[in-house]
Amino acid sequence: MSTPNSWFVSVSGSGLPEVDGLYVPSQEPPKESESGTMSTLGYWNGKLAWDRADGKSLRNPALSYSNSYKAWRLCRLDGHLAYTIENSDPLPDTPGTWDVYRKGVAPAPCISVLASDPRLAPNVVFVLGGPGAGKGTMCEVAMNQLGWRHLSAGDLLRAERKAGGADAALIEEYIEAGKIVPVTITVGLIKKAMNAIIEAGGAPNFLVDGFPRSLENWSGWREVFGAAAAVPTMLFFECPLPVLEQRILGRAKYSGRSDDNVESLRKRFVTYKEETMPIVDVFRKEGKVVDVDSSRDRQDVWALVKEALKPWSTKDEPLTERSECLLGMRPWPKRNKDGE
Ligand SMILES: Nc1ncnc2c1ncn2[C@@H]1O[C@H](COP(=O)(O)OP(=O)(O)OP(=O)(O)O)[C@@H](O)[C@H]1O
Ligand SMILES: O=c1ccn([C@@H]2O[C@H](COP(=O)(O)O)[C@@H](O)[C@H]2O)c(=O)[nH]1
Repeated sequence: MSTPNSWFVSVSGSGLPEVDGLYVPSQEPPKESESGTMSTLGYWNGKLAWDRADGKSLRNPALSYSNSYKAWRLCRLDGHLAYTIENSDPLPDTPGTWDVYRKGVAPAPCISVLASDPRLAPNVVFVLGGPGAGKGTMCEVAMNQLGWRHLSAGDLLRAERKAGGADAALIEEYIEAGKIVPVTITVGLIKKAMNAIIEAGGAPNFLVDGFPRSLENWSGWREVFGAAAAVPTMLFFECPLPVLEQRILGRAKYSGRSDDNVESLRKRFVTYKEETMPIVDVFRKEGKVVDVDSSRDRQDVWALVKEALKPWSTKDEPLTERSECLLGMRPWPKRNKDGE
């Protein structure tokens, strides 16, 4: 028997007991019934349902507020009350927006249907090390193989710069100089990316790569994520400067990164020694650092990383082709003339 899906429903806002159900329209075009009524296919509280165009569909009340339990309760179509909806159907392929049906006219509460329990704090492992130490490579393999989500602070900043918003010029200036971007920008981007993943029902295990880069970064993180939250584990990739230099020059051939050159690397390395090492020491004093000798061969480094992440990893899949390429076990496929 397949494991039932568990959905977690978060309810906030007002309009309480009038709500009587959740409906998510399917991507299918509307269909005509035998009697000629046009209906839209969708999911009613997780079950396949029809939403009649004439609005005459009859539905059982499905969401109610329990005064005795002081909590929202979901009623499945079979009438059972439950905090989570369970069924063995695949989840609707339109996660996110659910229409809220209600009998009254009070404003509807905001409803999110999630695949993981939103009350669980995200489990974060920070990944730090010098520029080119191999953090991004190993985080991507961990994402492919072990079910982790990878958030690279540098990638988020580069994406924000590319999007051309209000902070784009400032981000460019800092990256160019190998300096650390003001933490409010970086931590805001990390939080936003994390929330988007959690809201889409993603696993709560996050590798935060290239952050915190300074003591100021760390206090900025605690301001946003709460000073009382558990101090995350840190994987620290140790690698000597000559090896970093070789790797960055190798990556410069394909990365298109404006800071992949010897001059920028040296600036980044100074920032790393002066500003990042002190934060590594703070974590070390807390007994939170796992050292990874990343000057070693990729497969050896992967074995160390995999072992370090084992206590929280949710899966352990055979290596994908992409992971084998990342680990240097097979050549990258040749690109065609369109760059694919
Ligand atoms: N163990 C390794 N041995 C040899 N080359 C490696 C190893 N790990 C990664 N590389 C290569 O070194 C380069 C830099 O790796 P990667 O991009 O993962 O570093 P990074 O730590 O994320 O860098 P940055 O902080 O600058 O973003 C890449 O070309 C990658 O393929
Ligand atoms: O938390 C962060 C992460 C990155 N930066 C800036 O981006 C570049 C590149 O970062 P990579 O981790 O090498 O991708 C870095 O030199 C900083 O200028 C940052 O400010 N804060």
